[in-house]
Formats: sequence, structure tokens, C-alpha cells
Amino acid sequence: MSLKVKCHLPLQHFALDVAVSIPTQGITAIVGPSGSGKTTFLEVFSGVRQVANAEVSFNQTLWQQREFLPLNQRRVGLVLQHPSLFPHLNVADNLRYGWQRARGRKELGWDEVIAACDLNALLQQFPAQLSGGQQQRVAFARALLAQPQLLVLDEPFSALDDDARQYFVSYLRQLSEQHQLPIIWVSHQLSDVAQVSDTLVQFSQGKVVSHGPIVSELQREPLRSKLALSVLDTHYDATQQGQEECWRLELAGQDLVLPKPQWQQQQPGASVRLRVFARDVSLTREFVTESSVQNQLAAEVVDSFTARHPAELVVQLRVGEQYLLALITKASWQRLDLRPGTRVVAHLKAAALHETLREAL
Ligand SMILES: Nc1ncnc2c1ncn2[C@@H]1O[C@H](COP(=O)(O)OP(=O)(O)OP(=O)(O)O)[C@@H](O)[C@H]1O
Repeated sequence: MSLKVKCHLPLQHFALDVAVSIPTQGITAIVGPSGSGKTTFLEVFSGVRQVANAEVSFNQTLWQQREFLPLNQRRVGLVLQHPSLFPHLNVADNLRYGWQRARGRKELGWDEVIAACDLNALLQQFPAQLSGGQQQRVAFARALLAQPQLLVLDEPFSALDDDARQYFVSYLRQLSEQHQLPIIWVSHQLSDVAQVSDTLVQFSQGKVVSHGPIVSELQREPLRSKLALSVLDTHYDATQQGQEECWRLELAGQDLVLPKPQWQQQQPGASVRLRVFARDVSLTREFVTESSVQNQLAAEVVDSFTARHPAELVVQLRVGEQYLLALITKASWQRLDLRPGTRVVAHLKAAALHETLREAL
């Protein structure tokens, strides 16, 4: 099941030239420099822009080939960076507009969406009385209430504060998993993207330069050296829970211990995605007994790559079937006599993982 898009559209400095198939399960993030054509791409496949000779199909339904299916018949929930709320309607009536557009079954309930987007206190306000972030929350809720079959987001949380943005990023995951709602979103926040996305599409100068599962895209240039962030899929291991304040996760038969997030209830075996910045990983040749670092993972050096700073290296490690990046100095690489195939121990500070875990699902 996929969204297939083929189009050629001359723009000011280059042409949007795309032939891509995006999975319609899970969350797909579209990233790329400003002005690289991401918004235009969304507009083309959602039907905001009618481009001659473009071809678009969604899960085998033709949206455009010889015929052009208008936006309002595609059941696309489109949320743009600058929300276009009806200024003469209050929040409740703006939301009702979305709700009334929904045909058939209402998967996403009125009360559920209003509570999730924390809009109860704003229902009688008019758009001009709202902050930019509040307007974004209303636009997002309105798109959900229209019961879309595809949610398309263009920087929808850019005006929210960090905590609120973090909450909505996690809520995207919930929408994707609990309602099987496919989501395609453009974001400049790569670390948000890494937290919840399944697929990453990278744009440059109107072209898709790379696309694939997020875990592998993070291990490839340019993101590998630019972001130096790994995503590890771990499991919550309830059988070994001992200390009250700590959580044990299982990764390739090895334990990771982290401060327990208070707000999270996990079932045994539940998967937990950790984001680990390469700068929070250090290496030794042997396990160390007297160290404050709780998490030591046996790993193997796969390769090393240039980092942003010329004195540093990004080292790619294999832990079981997964990859982890460590940022170390070139001097350390030489001192430890590292090379591809060397067995090492990767040290991950629990406190750094705690930070990432609080933001994980
Ligand atoms: N109607 C148009 N005619 C000609 N050029 C256009 C048109 N619309 C957009 N462009 C150009 O297309 C390019 C891509 O714009 P677009 O908004 O799609 O980029 P973007 O990747 O979404 O950028 P940002 O991340 O800043 O939102 C820009 O150079 C823009 O000037």
C-alpha cells in the first residue's frame, strides 16, 4: 500500500522532478533544505496544485492521471504551517466545519480530539484572539475531525513551545498506531523526526535524493555526520525489573538500565525506541568496573567517517543487528587502535538515555 507520485513542475530556480512511492503505513517524514520543494510536493499530491501530466495514486485509487480528483474528494487532512482558520467563526465552529465534512464512520471522536489537542478552554474564542501555537492546534484538530484517510502536515507545530511540540510528536505516533492513520509530515526538526517516523524522504533542489526506513537513513550521509544520531529499537523487559526507579530494556540480549519515566506504563515485551546522540557514546576496549556509566554494550566497529569537526570521527558500531554511532576524537581512535572488526564496549550514560527516553514512546 503506497502513495505514488510522478510529476515534473518547473519552479523558479529548478524543477520539481519526482517519481516516488511512499508507504502508507506509519509515519513518513520529508526533510530537506529550505526551498527544496517539500511544500510544493505536498501541494501536488494532495491536490492543492493541479499540475499537468502529474500522476498520483493512493492505495491503488487514482487521484490524478487523465482525470484530476479535487482535494475535497481525496479525504486528505492537510495542515499547513500558517493555519487558515475561518476568522468569522469561533474555534468550536471552525472545528464543526471539519467534523461536518466527515462522511461515514467517525474513527476520531469529537471529545477525544478536543481533549488531545487541549482545546476545551478555547472553544468560544475567535482565531484573532489566539496565539500562533493555539491556532496551529485548532487547525490540526480540525483536520483530524474531518476523518482523513491520509494526514499531511507541513511544519504543523512550528509555533508551539518545546513541551507542547514534544507532546504532539508523540501524539502523531499514537494516531498512526491506534487509528492506522498514515501520516506524511514535513519538519525541519530532525530529532523530532527521528523519534517517531518510520520512513524518511530527503529532498534537495526539487528531487528526492534518498528515501528509506529512518533507521538506515540516519546511518547514511548526509545525516550520519550532520545529525550523528542513532535510533535503537529495544524491548521493555518486565521479568528483570528490580530497582523501583530504574527501567530495564533489552537490546540484542544485553541490558540497558535507565531512570524510569514516571509517566509511562509499559507492558512486558513492549518496544521502546531510543534515540542516542553519538556525542553521548564513548568507547573502551574492555568492560569497565569502576565507572558511573551504567550501560555498557558489547559492540563491533563497522567503520569510521568524517565528523563535523576535523579532529573528530563518527564511528559506526554494530550491536546485534542494529547500528549505533559514537563520536570520538581521532586521537582516541588511534590510541585505542581501532579499525573495522575491532570488538569494543560502548558506554551510554543513563542520564543521556533518560532524556531521550522521556521523549520516546
Ligand atoms: N508558483 C511557483 N512558481 C515558481 N516557483 C515557485 C512557485 N512556488 C514555489 N516556487 C519555488 O519553488 C521552490 C520550492 O519551494 P517550497 O516552498 O516547495 O520549498 P520548501 O522545501 O517547502 O521550503 P521551506 O522548507 O522553506 O518551507 C522555491 O524556490 C520557491 O520559490
